[in-house]
Amino acid sequence: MTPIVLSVEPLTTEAFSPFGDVIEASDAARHFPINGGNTERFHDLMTIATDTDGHAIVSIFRGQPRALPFTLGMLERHPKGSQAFMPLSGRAYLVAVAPAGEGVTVADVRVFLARDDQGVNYAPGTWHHPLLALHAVSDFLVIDRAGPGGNCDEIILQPNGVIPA
Ligand SMILES: NC(=O)N[C@@H](O)C(=O)O
Ligand code: NI
Repeated sequence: MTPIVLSVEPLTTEAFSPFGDVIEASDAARHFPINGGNTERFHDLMTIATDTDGHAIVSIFRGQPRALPFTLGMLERHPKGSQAFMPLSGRAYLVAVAPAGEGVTVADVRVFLARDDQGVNYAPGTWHHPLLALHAVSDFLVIDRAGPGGNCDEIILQPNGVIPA
């Protein structure tokens, strides 16, 4: 089957809202001075969700860069918890997502280009492709769920999607 060429959109809070949160120190976020004015707090930027048996953990993912054009052949989801990625290496990266639910196809996929100062937090069940680092090996702070039971469903995309160079 002929792969579908996917368009890449800039990441914004509004555009990403069906899939989760965008983590960025923007004027749109609630922010206020603390520490006697030395520091600005950008407050409560995302919702960390886990099921009652699980708990939130913090990890660092060191991603190898993906070559473009990139074939998007699968998606995954984490039904028991959210998953957040915050870039640590000062590089942009790609985020490929589709709405939670069943019967997802490549037609439901949206691809975003995230700036090096933007993180994303996938809501539980949001379909997404595993980390899509660009240009060089890149580190990301990751906040997600650990606990009993499986928490990663995968689907194959037929036809595939292609993220162009
Ligand atoms: N497997 C794993 O922890 N990583 C994926 O969930 C991912 O979204 O990169
Ligand atoms: Ni994931």
